[in-house]
Amino acid sequence: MDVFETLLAQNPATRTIKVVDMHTSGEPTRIVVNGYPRLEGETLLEMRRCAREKHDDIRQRLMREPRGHAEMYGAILIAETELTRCGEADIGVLFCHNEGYSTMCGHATIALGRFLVDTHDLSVFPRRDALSHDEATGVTTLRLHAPCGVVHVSVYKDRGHRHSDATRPVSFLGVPSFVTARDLEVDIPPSEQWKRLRDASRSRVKVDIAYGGAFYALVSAAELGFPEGVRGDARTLAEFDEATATLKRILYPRKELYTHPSEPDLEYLYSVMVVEKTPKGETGLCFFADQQIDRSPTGSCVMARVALAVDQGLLQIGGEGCEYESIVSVLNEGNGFRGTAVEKRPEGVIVKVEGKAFYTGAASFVVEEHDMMPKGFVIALPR
Ligand SMILES: O=C(O)[C@H]1NCC[C@@H]1O
Repeated sequence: MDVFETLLAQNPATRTIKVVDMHTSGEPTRIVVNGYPRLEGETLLEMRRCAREKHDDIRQRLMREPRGHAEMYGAILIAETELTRCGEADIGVLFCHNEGYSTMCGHATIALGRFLVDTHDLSVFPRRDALSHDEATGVTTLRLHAPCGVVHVSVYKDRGHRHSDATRPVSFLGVPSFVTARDLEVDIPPSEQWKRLRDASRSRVKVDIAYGGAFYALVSAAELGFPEGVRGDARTLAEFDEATATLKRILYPRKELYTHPSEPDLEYLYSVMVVEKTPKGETGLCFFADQQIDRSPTGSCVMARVALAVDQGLLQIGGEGCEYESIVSVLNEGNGFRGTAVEKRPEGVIVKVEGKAFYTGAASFVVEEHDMMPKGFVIALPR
């Protein structure tokens, strides 16, 4: 028994939830490996609904203070889904954040790639030993069933090594990505004019809407009134927060912009992302869910942005692709994502996203019997 287990034995607490923490370009992924209840439902999307309706207290506990923080991100592993049962996927996952459960997450997929190849605990990943490993290339591949569909992840492992290689990027091939609106003129009604908009006479903003496992509204920094581009200082972030929250409020009800060919649960606006071209590629600032800021270059939005660039004739299928940075990844060389258009299908573009993830720790979380804050809390700054 370690010191924590000894303490727990003396103090009655809820069931322990065990997690492994990682980061991808600075964005956290808290991987729930043990203690999460069994979810009802035949399909992963039904299980996602069950998580939201019956177990949201656990998401809140793990994402919010004092066990998490306002910008925490989570991945709940689901050993059995309808696609693992029929042999189309190796494991399922639900993603969660400050407000609920997303449908795709690139940075967490990159982290999970390493974790799932490294874990040899069959109670966490029952199909681990069935993963295919190519000795010649050193690549292990796994099929991750995310709410948006199956994502194919490739992880390097040196010959003879048991663990993944942290120095080489993990990559994944996403679900078909597509554009639903280009150069859409959005009117900003006077009641919604954001207070700190630099150009107060501006009442119309041009955006693109694209899907990369989740729907993104893409708007350039300049279009939003920031000619100096994406910056990460506190004042500029507060201004971008206000501008993107306003745009989301206006765009969210426009359901016709978020049509998915087969799945109504995927039809909503997840994020407004501010983008900017740079000499080396693109940078961006992603506000997702309840205005959470992604520290990573946002893998699912890289899928959406590559699909958009193909549509615009700026990237070619089979071409070199583009480097994507965030305000955090740009601080360290080689910390961003690369996005490449691999194939064009009738349903959309298959995009390959590459990035690196690292372990940061592991924890066991409990709620003591008399703890008055089992769901944690958030401190919201006035907007
Ligand atoms: O990389 C991504 O796709 C995610 N990161 C946080 C927000 C997105 O879901």
